[in-house]
Formats: sequence, structure tokens, C-alpha cells
Amino acid sequence: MSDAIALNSGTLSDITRADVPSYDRAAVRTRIAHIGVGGFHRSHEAMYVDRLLAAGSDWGICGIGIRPADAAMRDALVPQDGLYTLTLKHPDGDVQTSVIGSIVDFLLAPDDPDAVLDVLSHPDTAIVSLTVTEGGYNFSPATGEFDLTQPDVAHDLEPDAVPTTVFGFVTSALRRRRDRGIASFTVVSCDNIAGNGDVARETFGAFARAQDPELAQWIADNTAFPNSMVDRITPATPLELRAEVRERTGVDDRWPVVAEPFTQWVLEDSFSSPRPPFEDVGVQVVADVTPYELMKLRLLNAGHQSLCYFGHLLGYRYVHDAAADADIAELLRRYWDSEARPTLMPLEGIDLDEYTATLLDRFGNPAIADTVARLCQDSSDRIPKWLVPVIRERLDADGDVSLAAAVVASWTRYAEGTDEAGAPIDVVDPLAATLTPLALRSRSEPLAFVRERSLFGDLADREEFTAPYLAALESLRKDGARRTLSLVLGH
Ligand SMILES: NC(=O)c1ccc[n+]([C@@H]2O[C@H](COP(=O)([O-])OP(=O)(O)OC[C@H]3O[C@@H](n4cnc5c(N)ncnc54)[C@H](O)[C@@H]3O)[C@@H](O)[C@H]2O)c1
Ligand SMILES: O=P(O)(O)OC[C@@H](O)[C@@H](O)[C@H](O)[C@H](O)CO
Repeated sequence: MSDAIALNSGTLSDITRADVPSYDRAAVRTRIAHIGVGGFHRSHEAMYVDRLLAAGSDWGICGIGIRPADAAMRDALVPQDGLYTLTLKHPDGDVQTSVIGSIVDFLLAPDDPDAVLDVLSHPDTAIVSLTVTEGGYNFSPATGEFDLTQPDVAHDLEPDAVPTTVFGFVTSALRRRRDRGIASFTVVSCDNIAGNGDVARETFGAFARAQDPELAQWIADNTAFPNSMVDRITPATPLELRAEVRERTGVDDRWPVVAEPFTQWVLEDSFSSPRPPFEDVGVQVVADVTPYELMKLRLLNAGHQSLCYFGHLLGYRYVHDAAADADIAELLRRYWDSEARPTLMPLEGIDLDEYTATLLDRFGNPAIADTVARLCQDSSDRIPKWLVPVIRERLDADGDVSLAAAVVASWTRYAEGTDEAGAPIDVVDPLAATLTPLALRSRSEPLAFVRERSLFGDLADREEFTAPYLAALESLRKDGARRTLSLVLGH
């Protein structure tokens, strides 16, 4: 479309059909470096920082891509001076698009590792935040420990290696800061992992200890890793969004972001460096994030997993269609009420009946067109972190786990790699090459899949889990997902 406005700092004043930054971007300093600029960072933290800038702060973000594949984000953001559009879609069809201005620079580490180290070790950089996915923390499936043998990590541990991993970059930058007498930054993990800050402390600590025990001690003494709970459903950008935004606002954005209107960020108030007044722009800054995190991971994220495999097997490709299925909605409600909620601590000011009702509405939002495939991918990083802890705690308390066990059975059936009509399923998972053979083997050795201890620990030895798991799995194979849901729900 020839009259579309190409998005960059020179064209902001031409934009009339979307909100644009009202602050002077030239006066913004890089005070936050964010590693892993994907859809979620751009719908969430960068949006809160944009609000801060609008309120008069000068805290800007330098986005950093660690992987070669992040070249696509570089090619989108750099020609646009870091600007991009965020479109929020309400279930009633209302749509708002804003140009977000808080990312003021973007660096691709493989292009210029020195520039990345310069930003990370600059005295102005006070926060290094991360969205590197649940799998990005590099735990060995075999030992549960940080995996020092992972080839990129092993490379980064070599003396004088030019870093290639998030661990190599952050640790080298902290060494420079120590050597130059510059205070440490704070590392803020925004990934969906319980105790994400504690996990980050452990992983960066393990890397640093293997490299330089004195530096590891300096990091332990000087670097804070606050926990955080983050929430905003942000699907991968659908192909048609660029044309849709251009049509509606006149702005041509190379890589727009779409998300739901709901957003939440609960952040532990534990910083080893200055921080901006996040609480002024809607972030809940609290002393203990744990109960909020568990609530979100065990209800929303484990709820997503409860929906996605049954949803796929029933033929749904969009989350809102699966959430509108009466059996799936009942599975979710009953999993939440009878299995997940008993494992949660009470949270002052939060009504869990209302929270779960809102979740079903959020899952049902047709406008954001979140896909079942997005929820199914990387399941081996998700089920062990979100659902297995619920099962374990329930078993320890002699509680029933039939619904959670049926969800694990639905994952097993999905991981076989063919659907009920025999069509192939594209199992996107770092462990796909292991999972599919195990799932298929469980046709003759029923517990083969859940005997994978790196994913399930000792669950295969616990009859209160294996009995409902095996019943659901047999039914999924014999009678299909619909009749299994009826069986599990007692219809
Ligand atoms: N999308 C959501 O709804 C949502 C909501 C809450 C939290 N999150 C968290 O954010 C993470 C990213 O989600 P997204 O939707 O932005 O995904 P995305 O695919 O758009 O972006 C992922 C980013 O992480 C980087 N990355 C992946 N593995 C890495 C590694 N090993 N080392 C360094 N960088 C790595 C990628 O290069 C990319 O920049 C999720 O895994 C989750 O933990 C997502
Ligand atoms: O992005 P992931 O890998 O953490 O998990 C998939 C979804 O459950 C997740 O992205 C949710 O949409 C999100 O956590 C909502 O805040």
C-alpha cells in the first residue's frame, strides 16, 4: 500500500490513527537491557516502560537478541528505530493500537558481541531482564542441575571465549563491572517459571562458579535476582496482522504485536541497583511473589496445557474454540477447583472463583486468535514446571489427581505424533525425538512415557497417579478424546 506510513522516529508526527509516544525519545537513556525480545517482552515489560516514559522517567530499553534467529527481530526493529505497534483486542471486538517507544536500541549478539558487553557493563544499565523461555535456563533433564556440558555453555566456559549464551554474556559483563568498580545490575527474569528469580540466581551462579569461583562469590554478594509473576496472553504474531494494522491505522509495522487487554506484573521488591517507580504504572511491587506465581502457573499455564492436547485431538486449532467446548470448559473448571486450588496459598484481595471465571473468559477471547499449537509446543519444558508439582503436592496430601493424570495422558497421546484420523501431528519440542518413541512404546509398555524421570520424577511408581493415567490413556486410544472426556468427567 503506497500511502502507508513507514514506522520510524521521523514519521511519528504523521500518525493520527494510533496512539504514539508523547515523550522525547532522544532524551531516553538505556537503563534496562532486555535479552529475548519476542512477542511477550514487547506486549508486557516494554509496554510498562513506555508508560513510565510517558510519566516522565528516562528509563529506556536496549533489546538484545542472543540467537542468530533473532536477526529477524533486528531487521524489523532497527529500521524502525526500535518502534513497533502493540494492538490490544477485546473480546467484544474493540481494538486499540499504540506505538511503543521504550525500546531505544537493539543489538544482535552474533553480529557484535562487544557492543552487547559494552551495554551490559555500562554504568547506566541497572536492570538486565530476561524472557528466554522456560527451556532457556539450561537444566539437564538427566540431573535437574544446570547443564555445564551443553555445547554452547561448554564453549562459553573456555578461557577468553567470546560469549554465545545468555550465561556467558551476563557473567562476562558482571566481571567487567566488578573489575571496573561499577555496581552490579539486577537480573529480572520474566519467564513463566515458579521462583524464576531464584532459578536465574541458581543458573547464573552455577555458570559463574564453573568459570571463576571468586566472581561467583562477588555475584552472590552483589546481584539481586527478584522473582516475578508475569501475565498477558500474547500469541505469536499472525501473518495477517501487519496488513490489518496498516489498514486500520495507516502505519506499516514490519513486526506488530497483538495481545489481550489483561496484563499483570507482580515483582519482588529486591533490587541490587536503582529501579524506576514501577508501582506508578500498574506493576504490583511486593515482598513475596510466590503465592501469585503459583496461582498463575497452576491455574492459567497448567490450564492452557489441560486445554491444548484434548483440544488438538478434538480438532480445534484456536484456543477460543477449544475453550468454548463444554467438556473442555468443564475439565478446566474441575481441574482448577478440585485439584489445583487446594495446592495454593490464600492470597489477600484475590477471589479465586473470580480469577478462574476470568481465565475462561480470557481463553475464550476470539479476537486474539491464540493457537492451540503455541500451547502444545515445548511441552517438556512446561508440564514438569506447571502440572507435575500440582500432582506431586496432591499425592503427598492424599488428594485425587484424576483430572491432572488425564491431562498427562492427553499429552502422551498427542506426543505419539498422529491424531485420531491418522493425520500427522507436528510435535514441536526440544525432546520430540525422545518423546514420540516413548509415547509409542507406551502402547506395549503402558508406563513407558511417565517413567521418563527427568519429566515426571517418581510418578510412575505412584499408583494413585498411574491408575487414572492408564485408564485415560487406554480410553484415548480406544475411544478417542471425546469419550475420554466423558469418562474422566463422569458423564
Ligand atoms: N507469550 C505469552 O503469552 C507469555 C506470557 C507470559 C510469559 N511469557 C514468557 O515469555 C517467554 C517468551 O515468550 P514469547 O511469546 O515472547 O516467545 P517468542 O518466541 O516471541 O520469543 C522468545 C525469545 O526468547 C529467545 N530465546 C529462546 N531461547 C533462548 C535461549 N536459550 N537463550 C537466549 N534467548 C532465547 C528467542 O530468541 C526470542 O527472542 C515464554 O517462554 C514465557 O516464559 C510468555
Ligand atoms: O509462553 P509459555 O511457554 O510460557 O507458555 C504458553 C502459555 O501458557 C503462556 O504463554 C501464556 O499465554 C502466558 O503465560 C499468559 O500470561
